[in-house]
Amino acid sequence: MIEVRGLTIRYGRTRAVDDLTFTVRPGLVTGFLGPNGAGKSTTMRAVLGLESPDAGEALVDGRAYVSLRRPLRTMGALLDAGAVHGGRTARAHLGCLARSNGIGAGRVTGVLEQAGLAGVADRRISGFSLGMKQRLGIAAALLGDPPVLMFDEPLNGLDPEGIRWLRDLLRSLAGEGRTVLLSSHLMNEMALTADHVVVIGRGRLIADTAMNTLAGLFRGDVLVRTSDPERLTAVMRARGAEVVTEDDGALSVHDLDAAEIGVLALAEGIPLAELSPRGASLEEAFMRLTEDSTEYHSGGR
Ligand SMILES: Nc1ncnc2c1ncn2[C@@H]1O[C@H](COP(=O)(O)OP(=O)(O)OP(=O)(O)O)[C@@H](O)[C@H]1O
Repeated sequence: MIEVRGLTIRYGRTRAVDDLTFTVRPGLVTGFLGPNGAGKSTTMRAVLGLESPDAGEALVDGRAYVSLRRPLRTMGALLDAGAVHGGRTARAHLGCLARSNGIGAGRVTGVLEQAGLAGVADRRISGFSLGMKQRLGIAAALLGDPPVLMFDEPLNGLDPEGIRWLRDLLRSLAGEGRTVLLSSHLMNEMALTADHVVVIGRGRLIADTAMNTLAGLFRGDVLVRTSDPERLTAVMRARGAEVVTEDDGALSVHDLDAAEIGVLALAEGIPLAELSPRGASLEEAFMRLTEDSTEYHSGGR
């Protein structure tokens, strides 16, 4: 379990993390989401004891990470896949980590295989692609067979096969009862991988909820096609609907449901060619949840 309690971290006048509290539970994959600069990496560094909080604490299985005697056996983490010694081979790198944590050499071969790196185990890391470095970082995190795993943007640089491999791995690790936390910008992938989501913006908690309920927090729209879009738009707006005309001429309608639109169109004698309720995607839910807390807007605001 990872517990973040009242965590506050300031850089000068910036509150990178602001009184943040959440718990990452075992047996689930928890997605950590937030716009650029929201404070995800800073929070994860604090969990690893790489930041000194101005207030609050971050605990791994009830203890500060730095106080763990064999940390790799309690939590495996990948923060920055590029931060490895390029001159070593993958096997030597993992061997070094294993020795310093009292882990047997046999485990090195095991995690190399698990990460799909057995064929390149004796090559220097400097020649690795970003995706291979991500796999190596994940192999290192798995080395101590830890009950808690935490990955910052582990999907970066992975090809579709790699993304699928990681999704299956994370789900099976959670299925074994481990605690799994990962951040990612890839919303569709997160929707497929995570059971639970913690969303932050400007260092503050915005949502801590089951993945299934996140998209459900927001009503989707209704897609309407008609031969008389101008009149139908006017009628729906008069009833308080928000109507946007899409590129192909279809109408995207909020604040009226499909049945209400059908009744209105019938009463006005306006023919309908399509009337389809659409659920909000995770991406839409995320954008709406975080629209007030994005630090970097496109358009340079
Ligand atoms: N070493 C630092 N010195 C000063 N400010 C920092 C430092 N590290 C982070 N920040 C600031 O703290 C805030 C949170 O940054 P952080 O990297 O934790 O966000 P993030 O959610 O991981 O973002 P991204 O998705 O872009 O990686 C940002 O405003 C960032 O500019």
